[in-house]
Amino acid sequence: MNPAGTTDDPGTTHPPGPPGGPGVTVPAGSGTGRTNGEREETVRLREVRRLYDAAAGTVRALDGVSASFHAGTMTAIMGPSGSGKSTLLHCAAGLDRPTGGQVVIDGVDLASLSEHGLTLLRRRRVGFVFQAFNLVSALTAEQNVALPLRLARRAAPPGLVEAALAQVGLAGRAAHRPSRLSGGEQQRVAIARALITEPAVVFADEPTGQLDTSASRQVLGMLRGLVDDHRQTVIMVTHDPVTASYADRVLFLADGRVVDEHTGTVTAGDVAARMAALEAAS
Ligand SMILES: Nc1ncnc2c1ncn2[C@@H]1O[C@H](COP(=O)(O)OP(=O)(O)OP(=O)(O)O)[C@@H](O)[C@H]1O
Repeated sequence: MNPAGTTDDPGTTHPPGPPGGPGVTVPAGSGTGRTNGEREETVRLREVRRLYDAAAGTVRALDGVSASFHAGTMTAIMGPSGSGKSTLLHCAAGLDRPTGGQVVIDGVDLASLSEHGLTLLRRRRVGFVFQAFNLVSALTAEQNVALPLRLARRAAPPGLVEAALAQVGLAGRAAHRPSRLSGGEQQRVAIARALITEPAVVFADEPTGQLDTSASRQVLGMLRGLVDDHRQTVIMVTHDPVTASYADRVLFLADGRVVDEHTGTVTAGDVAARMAALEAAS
């Protein structure tokens, strides 16, 4: 067992994506867009705390979390219910402001940003993939993928949206609305949408929570491809040990703290055993 948050070696071993599954080629110049070595830090948390005032007293949702996330790595965040996973994701992604400590994304200390600045940073440097896909039902797949560019008031270079859809294996579905796509296809549209702004980091919240085994493998294989082939940084919250086994590193939370970390060869069995122990103790 490693001390909380002190080891950030991502390791390199993980299950392969699905054989022959569609890979994702990030548009040219995407990913972190930087080339200064193997250990480039995309997200850093230092002693992050998030307290909530509740009727029964103060809740320490995050109680001093420190961790680094590097380009070309996928990290899974696991822990019992109420351990702080969602709070960690929200604080790390700039969706929520911590009570104390520091969050740095792509070299920018989030505490230095106004609300507007934070919104702009999220739009430009952060991608999101949610359990519920969060596609706009009235928009086609193509329009959903283009949405972040529209929000950022950026014109889509000709062919970019089409290429992004092709890269997630959905070239023929550009004109379909979400209701005409399977869950796996909707999640692949969401991945294309997350990547269209060439973010520094992609946060995924239970990305396979609504998918069957086959669609889950395909989506995880794509996220893995982003990390391995394009040095993307992926940070995902999951309850599922098999999903976590696609990561290079698993951080285990309990009571708002990182209490363990698995790196290198991460097997679903190891993750499940660690989770069972944490749940028994919680
Ligand atoms: N807005 C809030 N007000 C008060 N307490 C909160 C609030 N949001 C979260 N909490 C508390 O903070 C702690 C961490 O919550 P969080 O949702 O981050 O846990 P989690 O690990 O994501 O849980 P789950 O796996 O059940 O989704 C819990 O005790 C929760 O009740």
